[in-house]
Amino acid sequence: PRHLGGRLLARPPALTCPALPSRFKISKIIVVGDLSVGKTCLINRFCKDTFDKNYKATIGVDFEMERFEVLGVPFSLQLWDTAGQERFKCIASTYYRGAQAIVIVFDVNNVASLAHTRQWLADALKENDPSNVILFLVGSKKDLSPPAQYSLMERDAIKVAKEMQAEYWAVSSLTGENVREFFFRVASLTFESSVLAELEKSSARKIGDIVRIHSTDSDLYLTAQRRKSKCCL
Ligand SMILES: Nc1nc2c(ncn2[C@@H]2O[C@H](COP(=O)(O)OP(=O)(O)OP(=O)(O)O)[C@@H](O)[C@H]2O)c(=O)[nH]1
Ligand SMILES: [Mg+2]
Repeated sequence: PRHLGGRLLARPPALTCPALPSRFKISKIIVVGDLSVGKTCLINRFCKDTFDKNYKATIGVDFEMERFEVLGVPFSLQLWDTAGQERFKCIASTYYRGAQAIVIVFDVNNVASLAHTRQWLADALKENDPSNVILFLVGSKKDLSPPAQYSLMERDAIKVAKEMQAEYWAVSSLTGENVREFFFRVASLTFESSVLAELEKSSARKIGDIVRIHSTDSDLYLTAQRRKSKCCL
């Protein structure tokens, strides 16, 4: 996927492109969590396929745009990489509003960073509608965690994720483990919720956008059979 990014100093870019008629083309994703847990590295691994072992604190907020195609429909994720450092939190939190998904990152080798995820979530939810936002809890730096130690941490992380009603993912930006899979999951869930929101709006205007196509189970079976025989030729 291609990306487009930069540091945001002033106004965030417009969330919808006027050339694109549909409203579900771009989803805003915010990435929050303690300083140095690996938020920037996670985004850079996915968007640029790079990894920097030196820590460079994010100042305020950065963003990247990733383009996808979901079921043939162009769809973009606008990834907002926020600063974990306390002194930048105030600037970063002004960008929380209007998120379709909140990604809360902690370091699987740092118990305190997991404990702090509840506060990060609470702060992000202040600016968003809790019933309309998809949550992900991401354990980072899995490569640094010996398996026995990791499984202890995973138990706690799954518990926290359940309480938050978030999906739990463990990743490593150093090795790339699970990074693509994670963002593809974010893209599919946010795409799905955008389509549902769009359908709800349109059915509020008029019932009839959803047309039932008559097909019986046996028709479906026949279609599958036909496809199968074609590919075997
Ligand atoms: N071994 C290992 N190190 C990682 C991984 N991800 C990040 N790091 C290291 O952790 C440090 C912090 O990473 P960043 O991505 O800058 O952390 P951040 O969450 O963006 O920090 P702030 O911008 O201050 O909020 C860097 O030195 C990275 O190289 C990982 O998956 N494995
Ligand atoms: Mg950062």
